[in-house]
Amino acid sequence: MSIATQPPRGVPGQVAEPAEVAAFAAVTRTYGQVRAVDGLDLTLRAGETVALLGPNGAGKSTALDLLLGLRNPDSGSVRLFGSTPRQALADGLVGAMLQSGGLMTEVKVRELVRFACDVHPRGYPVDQVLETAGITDIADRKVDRLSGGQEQRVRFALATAGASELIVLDEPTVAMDVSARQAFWGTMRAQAAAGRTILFATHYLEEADSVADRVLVMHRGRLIADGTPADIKARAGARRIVFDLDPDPHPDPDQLRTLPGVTALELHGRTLRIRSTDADATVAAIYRAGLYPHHLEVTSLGLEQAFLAITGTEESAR
Ligand SMILES: Nc1ncnc2c1ncn2[C@@H]1O[C@H](COP(=O)(O)OP(=O)(O)OP(=O)(O)O)[C@@H](O)[C@H]1O
Repeated sequence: MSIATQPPRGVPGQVAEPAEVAAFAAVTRTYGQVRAVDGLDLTLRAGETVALLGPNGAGKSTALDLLLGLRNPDSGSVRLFGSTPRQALADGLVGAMLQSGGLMTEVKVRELVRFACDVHPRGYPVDQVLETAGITDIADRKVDRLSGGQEQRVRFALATAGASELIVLDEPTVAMDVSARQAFWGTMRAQAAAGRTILFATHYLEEADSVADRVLVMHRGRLIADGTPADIKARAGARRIVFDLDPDPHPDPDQLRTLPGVTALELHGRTLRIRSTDADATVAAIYRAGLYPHHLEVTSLGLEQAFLAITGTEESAR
């Protein structure tokens, strides 16, 4: 994330925030009885790389569609570069790679990408875009002859056909193999380093962890977590503590749940598993309580467990 280091003139000690790129204000969108997006407040700032996570049906694609002006909110407002989404798109400020919408099939890859470069107000040369997306070798193939992963790369080329300030990607690496995925994120990191703002929805939590500097978690249309990957892990109870108990005295699990930092606890036979937000304090309290843990292990939670804990899909201490 790029952060201005110079304080704005006249406000000593205060650091200027990067410019607002997008803002949702109390946005709701329903489909019949389903509240796909429910009261969303969110601001994206220049230079951020933001991952949008959530289980199936959480409202991620709908939120991206609203951001791009492909759907209108029932209530609330969406602002993009201080204007309407439509205007921002017309000005070439946004490039998008969406899941839905077929590609033109009867054309060759190069023709399709050239068209995108031509219509973009600040389009790049077609060969450069083909090269960056890693599709120079398939440029003369017809679009309907491509594999799923190749088709994704073509979509990516269309999203980066010009000098857009914001790049929006809905599950961009679906159908890509491991090496294509790595190449893709290498390219996106270069885009981020050039100062672009990137918003991507994904189900691959390792992508969010390694690529994003901000993670948003949606659940049932609501934003339920917003922070760095480390914040999200910490919020879910950052550490797992596992140890074996002496058979005697056998502690009361309800009493153990009151120890500092404990967010979840399971006792299986003599093995106690604890989820804790403050492992140091929890372990110290365990000793103070007169317990002598054997085979003590303290490990970090990954983003996956944090995500499952936050979305309430998993409540155990495992
Ligand atoms: N066109 C539509 N008509 C009716 N319901 C819809 C429509 N689009 C989405 N929904 C519903 O809105 C909710 C949110 O869907 P959305 O596609 O935004 O979620 P998502 O987080 O992108 O899911 P996924 O991870 O499965 O792609 C779901 O309950 C979905 O069934």
